[in-house]
Formats: sequence, C-alpha cells, structure tokens
Amino acid sequence: MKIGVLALQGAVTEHMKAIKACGAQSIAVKQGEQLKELDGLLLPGGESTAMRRLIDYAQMLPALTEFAKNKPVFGTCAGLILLAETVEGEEAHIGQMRMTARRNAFGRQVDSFETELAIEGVSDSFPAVFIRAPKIAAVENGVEVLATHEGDIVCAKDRHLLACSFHPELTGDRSLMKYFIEKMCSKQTVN
Ligand SMILES: NC(=O)CC[C@H](N)C(=O)O
Repeated sequence: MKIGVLALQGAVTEHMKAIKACGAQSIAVKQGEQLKELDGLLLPGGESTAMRRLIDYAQMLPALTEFAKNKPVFGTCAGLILLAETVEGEEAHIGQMRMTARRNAFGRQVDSFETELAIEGVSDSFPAVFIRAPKIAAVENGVEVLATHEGDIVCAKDRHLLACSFHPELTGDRSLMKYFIEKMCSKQTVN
C-alpha cells in the first residue's frame, strides 16, 4: 500500500512516520504526477493559506482535486480546510468534502490544548492535540460525524474522505491512521 503525504509545508515527517508504523509505504508528494501511484493521500496540518500558495506554485490543484474525487484522502487540521467544500469567509481549495470549515475556531496558538476524544469506530479515548484548529461548522446529508468536542464537530467521514480538526500524528496513538489505511485505502471504493 502506498500512502502519500502532501509535502509542501507543515507536519510532513510525523505523518510519514505514522504511515510507516501502520505498515504502509509513505511517499512525500511534491508534484501532481506522483499522485498516480498512490492508494491514498494525507493532507497534513500547517497553514492552509501557505499550503494553497505552494499548491498553486507547483500547479497541483487540478491533480489534487481529481484525486480527491474518487481516491481516499485524509485531511488533518489545515488539511481539513483544504478538503472542505466550503470555507467560511474565503474561497474553497480542493473542495471535495461536503462540509463547511471554520478556521481558527478554537482560538489562537496559545489556546492550543490536548483532550481525549471518543471517535466512532476508531477509539474510545483518542489523545487529540488542537493547534489553532478549525472546526467543522456544518456537514451535508450523508456525511458521518465521527467525533465531537463540546458539541463541535471535529472528525467526519464523507464517502472516501476523512477529516479531523486535530493533529493525530503528534502522539503515539496510531488508531486513526490505521483506520484510514486499513478501512478506507485498502478497499479502493469509488463512490
Ligand atoms: N494546526 C493547523 O494546521 C492550523 C491550521 C491553520 N490555523 C489554518 O488555518 O490553516
């Protein structure tokens, strides 16, 4: 199994390690061409505006959008924002996941926090690290809410697309990455 990590900016190395720890091959993706060989793609946390600029510079947006239409993609934090069909107050980016993202919904960098979350079908107590995290302000019909934090949606699944507000790569708990790789990438279902 080959899982790519969009490697233009953000928490790339940690995700590459997490993918390897789940028994898959991890590939640092810097060009659209590389997407062809992948079974799934991870969009890391970082800064979505910076990532979008680098995506445009590498002319990758059409290839990323095409990939996300029918292949498994997991967007974490800034990656969630890239995946969202609607981003409050700004243009969408890849835009394939049927939800609305609200950037920096949990405050500033100093308001970063860690909490234990119940994630449906994944874990009863997942250690979730929130760093200037977005929340999922709304989901459309058919999108499964997998986790909430104090009423806010922080993890959801839309067909072959998965997104979470927090940084799953920053702790040793690999259960969410395992879920993505084993349950979502190995099937290769096209809608
Ligand atoms: N840790 C993160 O990925 C933060 C996301 C960042 N605040 C953004 O809007 O892109």
